[in-house]
Amino acid sequence: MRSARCGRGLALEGTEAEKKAISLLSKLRNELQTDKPLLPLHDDWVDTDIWNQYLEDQHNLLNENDKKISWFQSSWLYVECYLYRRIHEALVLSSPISDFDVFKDSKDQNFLESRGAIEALCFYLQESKRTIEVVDENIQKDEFCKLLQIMLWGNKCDLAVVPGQSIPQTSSPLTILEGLKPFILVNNMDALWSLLLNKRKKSQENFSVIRVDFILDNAGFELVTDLVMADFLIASNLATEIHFHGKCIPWFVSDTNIKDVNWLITQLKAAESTYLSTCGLIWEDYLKKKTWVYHDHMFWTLPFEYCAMPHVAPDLYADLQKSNLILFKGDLNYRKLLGDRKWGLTIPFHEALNGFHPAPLCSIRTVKTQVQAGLAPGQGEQVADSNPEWMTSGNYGILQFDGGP
Ligand SMILES: O=P(O)(O)OC[C@H]1O[C@](O)(CO)[C@@H](O)[C@@H]1O
Ligand SMILES: [Mn+2]
Repeated sequence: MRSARCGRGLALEGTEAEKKAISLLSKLRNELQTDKPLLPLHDDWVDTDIWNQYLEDQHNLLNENDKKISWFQSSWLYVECYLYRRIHEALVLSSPISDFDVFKDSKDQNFLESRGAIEALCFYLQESKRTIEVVDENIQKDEFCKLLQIMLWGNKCDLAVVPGQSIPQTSSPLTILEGLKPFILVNNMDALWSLLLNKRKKSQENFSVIRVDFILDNAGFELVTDLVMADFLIASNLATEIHFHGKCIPWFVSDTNIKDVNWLITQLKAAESTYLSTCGLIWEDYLKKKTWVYHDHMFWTLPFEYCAMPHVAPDLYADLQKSNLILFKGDLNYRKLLGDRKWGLTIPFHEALNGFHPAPLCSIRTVKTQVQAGLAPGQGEQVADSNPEWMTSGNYGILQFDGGP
């Protein structure tokens, strides 16, 4: 009897929490639609003070007439990040559903709809691992480059542009790579290969660690492409440890957090296909043995451009300095790497990073926003001639490398 009453009490508490979250979210929508001033946060999350200080700084910086900073009158990058942080606030303030990820269903859906392509990829990975010790360097390079391109085109699968509309990967991703090559505007795959190959040669002499970091982007199909590459790097001794960096709160609809990683591994392990279940088991083991390490520093869900990292998150910057190669996935990471500024298209990538050089790094991104540097003279104009929407279509990609400090 007592436990039935207790159960009813919990259900009631849950319903009240849902109502509260929905009312906070509709208030947020109204503020946005009517260009109201941005408000300080009222929750007590680890980063609340940082966000409120940022708002105050923006206000002091941009507003001579003491007008409030509003949704349509502030930088797009800041306001967009603020939107996702306010969605998080609405949940945090609605205990006991504070941990609920409002985007989880759409992320899971993307994985489920891409199952065929994921199976093809896991099959390819296991076949190439079977022969890894006997094949020569050129074949390994070829496989490495294929997996890089799959990681790149996997970034088309974000859900932030058209929320709720998953872009599943239905056919085998490997068959379309050749046809997509002309759409890679900056292609530094050779530089990545040389860097890791040299590291491997040194490591075979002196047993040194080779650390590769993945600054993750979207869950679902894109995350699988990243994990497939991470597995290949370990199996081919091109890396000895992998560090993944995900988001600690639901972010830009489809971005990866730890629950997405765990859910993915559970799904793979339980799959009927042995290609999928083998991947699930191996990846779980890598995580257990710390060959793969997952991190979720709060800096990744703050509005700062990355050149601010040494001041805002010196611990994270110092950690990234230990890496031999950092792979930044996706469009939002690129915007933050370049401070969301409208650089001249031919300004060197190194310069546009504005002092952010923790280690050699590479952006792997399909171009979805008007932020781009490091193109060859005349290249931007030429692409614009054939496709005026080239910067927002997501049809072009870059694998853009910077050698570091
Ligand atoms: O998942 P990605 O590649 O970072 O893309 C997120 C998308 O959301 C945007 O913020 C657009 O709303 C762009 O940065 C990008 O088109
Ligand atoms: Mn994303």
